[in-house]
Amino acid sequence: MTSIDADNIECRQHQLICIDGQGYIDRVVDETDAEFETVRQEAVAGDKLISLNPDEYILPGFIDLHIHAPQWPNAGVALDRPLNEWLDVYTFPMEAKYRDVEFAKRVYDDLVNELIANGTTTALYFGTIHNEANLELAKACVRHNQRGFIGKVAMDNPEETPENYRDASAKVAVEQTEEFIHQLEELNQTAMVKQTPVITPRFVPSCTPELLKGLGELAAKYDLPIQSHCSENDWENGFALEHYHKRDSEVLDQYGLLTDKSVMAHGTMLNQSDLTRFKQRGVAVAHCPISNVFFGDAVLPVSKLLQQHNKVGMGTDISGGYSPSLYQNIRQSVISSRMLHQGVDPELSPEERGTDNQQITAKNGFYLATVGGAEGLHLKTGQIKAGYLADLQVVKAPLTKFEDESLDQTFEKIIYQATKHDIKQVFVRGQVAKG
Ligand SMILES: Nc1nc2[nH]cnc2c(=O)[nH]1
Repeated sequence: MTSIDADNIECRQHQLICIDGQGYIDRVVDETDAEFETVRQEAVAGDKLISLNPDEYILPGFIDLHIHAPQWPNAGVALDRPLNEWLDVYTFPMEAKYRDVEFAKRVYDDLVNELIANGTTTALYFGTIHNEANLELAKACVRHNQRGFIGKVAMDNPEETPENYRDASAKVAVEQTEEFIHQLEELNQTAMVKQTPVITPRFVPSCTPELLKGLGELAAKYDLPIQSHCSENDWENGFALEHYHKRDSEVLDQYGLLTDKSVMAHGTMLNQSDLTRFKQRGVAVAHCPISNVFFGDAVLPVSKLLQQHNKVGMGTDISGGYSPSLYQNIRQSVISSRMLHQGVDPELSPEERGTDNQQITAKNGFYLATVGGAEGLHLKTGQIKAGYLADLQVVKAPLTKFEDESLDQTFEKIIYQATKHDIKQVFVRGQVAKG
């Protein structure tokens, strides 16, 4: 089962997915192809055939386009305050604990294992300000065969960050970001699945202009991906307007932080001029629908972004979002979009209540979690197609089937009902990561 575009999927039965020595899909042979039987026999003879049970299906592995690894111990708690208070009261104190490398090792091993169990083969991570802990995250990804994109978080603004969890200065933050780039280069020399460093200004409020400038220059020097949060809610959107007299996206752009390798989380408050700027620069939005219910103050109009060809993928935003599962986030993206479409205030008439044409489908959500994420990270993955990385999940159709179903129906049931227990095997670059 694979997306062919934002609205359509292709579901086929009885195919052979042939994987080459480099972990790419070499070809997909259909049962109707003349060579099917020969290719199958060759695989059997070479002891290379992995066959599925009749109720199992292969989907591309998911790409989590926005996740805060250090917040994993807080997943499912502390969702009772607005973003700025939540950061101060729960999140910064938790992240400060990663000065303890042993704590980092324990949490990161557990998190990466859990993401793989949920079918996530690539993740774009925020780490913390501590490089030793960030390196442990990278090592956990290598151990579990997950493709990590990992950022040393940079945050130096004394007005918006606590004394015990802040970079000593803009200069130190930039130097340590550069140091982390080299640490990953070294790790990659022996890693099966490569880990990529990401330039990570936390967001405009927690960075001084000097830091934003330094990070923009570093991203250009090494041609690296960039991640941050942009226009996540009214408070964040208002911060740039008040302090810079500019929109959040303009501030990031001014410092060279909006490029075609940038991924900006949330964006619920982006206006049309921001979206046009994102499109011109090739910036991807990481849609985090569960988190947005708690902290976003609005619903990202995914349907509009897809229609106007803004790049958009899906993130869990642990722990702003409580679930490590992208299945859960796809479901929430559909639910939120329907509420945006219908509106929620019963005092208003149906005509006034909603926003027209905003509902998305399970197929749209699946596209975000696969193709959208791959585009955001410039990866050849997210589809079951020759030339694409063999990042795959084998999923057992959940729950009992009472009558014949079309493959489209089975797809929908998987998207709406699968849990990690239904994900039987996970492969990253053709190598087993689960099962
Ligand atoms: N959701 C979310 N938004 C942020 N903005 C700045 N930091 C964070 C964070 O950790 N989570």
